[in-house]
Amino acid sequence: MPDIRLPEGVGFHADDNAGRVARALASTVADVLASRLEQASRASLVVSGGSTPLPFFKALSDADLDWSRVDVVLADERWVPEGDPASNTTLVRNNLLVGRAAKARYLALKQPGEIPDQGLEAVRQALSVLVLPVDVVILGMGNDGHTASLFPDAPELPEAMDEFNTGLVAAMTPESQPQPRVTLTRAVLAQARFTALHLKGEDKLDTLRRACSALDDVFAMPVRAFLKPGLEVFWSP
Ligand SMILES: O=C1O[C@H](COP(=O)(O)O)[C@@H](O)[C@H](O)[C@H]1O
Repeated sequence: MPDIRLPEGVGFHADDNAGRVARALASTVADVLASRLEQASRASLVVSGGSTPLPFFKALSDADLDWSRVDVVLADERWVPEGDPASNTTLVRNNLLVGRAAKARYLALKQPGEIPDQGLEAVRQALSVLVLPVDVVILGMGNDGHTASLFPDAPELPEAMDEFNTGLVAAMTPESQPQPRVTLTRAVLAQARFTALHLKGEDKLDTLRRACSALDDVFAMPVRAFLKPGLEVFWSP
């Protein structure tokens, strides 16, 4: 077990094998969604993009669930057309919304418009069917401490991180990133019934240690806002 001191109430699941971690996370998520579907007409699943979730998507797509009652949304998206290598939507369509999970309803964060601000109203429209609080959120993390597209160097960060901001989505233009982005806001992500942080690599573990060392400064490392009781961290080297 790696040496890390997480805040009280945060779970830690570590395994040397990334595939096993992905399958454990997929099995946990499938159980949460199945139990939600026993109580509600629909369940919602927020996933992250990037490279880490690929094996998780593949494992979860095979879960025996009534996927026709599941809404899938990205935590964040790059403002690029579908088919672009940077498109998280393309990643999700090709790896999660396949097999059994092909029946899920996908609510796209990328809508027509040259820049996010031009498409934001259409994004809000697409998300209007989403029941809040969302059921499951799977977050990733960058080594700058960003999660979703809550980047430390985005001028829009204070608004997107405002716990009282009831907006679902925000346009983000981090200086460090080649494309503008849209992200679900902290308020929406933080209210999920179940939240996991999925990480791969020793570098990510070091970043997490740094995040745990000064939990209050959420603007320096936005992932800190989610390091609270109930969070489950899934990590492999
Ligand atoms: O830019 C992004 O990065 C993070 C982490 O990505 P990874 O490639 O290191 O797994 C991801 O969580 C976020 O959704 C994505 O847009």
